[in-house]
Amino acid sequence: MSKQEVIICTDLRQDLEKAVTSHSFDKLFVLTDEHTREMCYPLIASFPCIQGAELFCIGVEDIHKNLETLAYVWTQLSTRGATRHSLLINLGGGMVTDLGGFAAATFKRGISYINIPTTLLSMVDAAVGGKTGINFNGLKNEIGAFAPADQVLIDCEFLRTLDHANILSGYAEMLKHGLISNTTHWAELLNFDLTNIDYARLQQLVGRSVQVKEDIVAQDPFEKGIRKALNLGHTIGHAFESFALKREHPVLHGYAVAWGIVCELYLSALKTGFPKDKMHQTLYFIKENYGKFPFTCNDYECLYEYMKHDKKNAAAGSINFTLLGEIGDIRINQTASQEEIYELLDFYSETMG
Ligand SMILES: NC(=O)c1ccc[n+]([C@@H]2O[C@H](COP(=O)([O-])OP(=O)(O)OC[C@H]3O[C@@H](n4cnc5c(N)ncnc54)[C@H](O)[C@@H]3O)[C@@H](O)[C@H]2O)c1
Ligand SMILES: O=C(O)C(=O)C[C@@H](O)[C@H](O)[C@H](O)COP(=O)(O)O
Ligand SMILES: [Zn+2]
Repeated sequence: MSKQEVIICTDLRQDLEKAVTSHSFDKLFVLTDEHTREMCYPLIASFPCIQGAELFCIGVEDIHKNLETLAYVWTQLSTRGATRHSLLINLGGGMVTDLGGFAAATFKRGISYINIPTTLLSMVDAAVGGKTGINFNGLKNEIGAFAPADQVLIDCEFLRTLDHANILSGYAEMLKHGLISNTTHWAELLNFDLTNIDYARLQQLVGRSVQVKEDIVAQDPFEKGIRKALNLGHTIGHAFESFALKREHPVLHGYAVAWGIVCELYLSALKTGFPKDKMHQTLYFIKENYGKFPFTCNDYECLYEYMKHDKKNAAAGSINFTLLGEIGDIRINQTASQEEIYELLDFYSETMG
């Protein structure tokens, strides 16, 4: 996989100018969603390096991370004269960077692109590491490709217009990075004041968090082994997310991951000796900030069916988890029986209720 440059911006105008001019391209395109066109594009609109760029816009949030929107992006590129030598800038959250990245990866078999993530989640996670794609057939990220942006420009100034729920959503992926890295980072995340955000301090935490992801992706870009660590909380989290989407009450990705982390830490305590005190500390933080995902025991079977579609699964019928023996002690390729999975759903309902 080609190398990706992650830039923590000190001067967005200069950093973007440098990134854009490092490409030789015939046409420049900027993809936004309806919110980022209004709230984020004005921050870059006057930059000389993007004058003359073709701007196009898609609907917001995961409900639009689908084939129809992807076809719209392909159509726009095609009818507005993009060639294999055109350059795309994705300006938005994970929905825009996932879908725009996949559009770039597939248009004329691949054009170059730059990500400018504008949500906390996309800064620390989605825009980095080359996973692109769309939801399909009711399943999360069912279709996609590994295709990294050439550059990712991170500037926390964009976060000033982001709502609190989306700050929390991104923070869940940061918490995941804390759990898979070290106790110091995990503890500083649990102690950060999310009700009165200090953006300068947040920028430092973002820098450390994205480094955790970069280090893992560098070792295993195609998720054959250790990259599965980045999927902690996602076997159950994606099942919650797909289930909520089907019920037409979508939940933010990071919330689903936070609730998935609760379940998978319980499984870690049960199967790989994760310390119960650290499980309870994390669980308390999640319960306080994210509340609870509503389901009953009548939904267990449906949730279990969703887990069967997880991309980490090695064989039909066996469900793959990333668990922890301790903070930073990653145990990939763990499995659990249907009984154990139902037990952890019981635990979730009892403790989070
Ligand atoms: N590729 C990966 O490695 C990876 C990692 C994590 C998550 N994801 C995917 O990312 C998606 C979620 O991304 P997300 O959480 O960024 O959600 P999102 O892109 O849907 O953005 C959330 C909302 O915030 C708005 N928004 C974006 N930037 C804003 C800003 N600066 N100010 C105000 N509003 C703004 C958006 O328009 C949207 O309404 C999911 O589809 C998830 O599966 C991918
Ligand atoms: O980058 C990765 O690898 C991740 O697993 C990061 C996750 O936070 C992200 O949600 C990813 O899109 C999940 O991928 P999937 O392969 O489980 O669909
Ligand atoms: Zn995720």
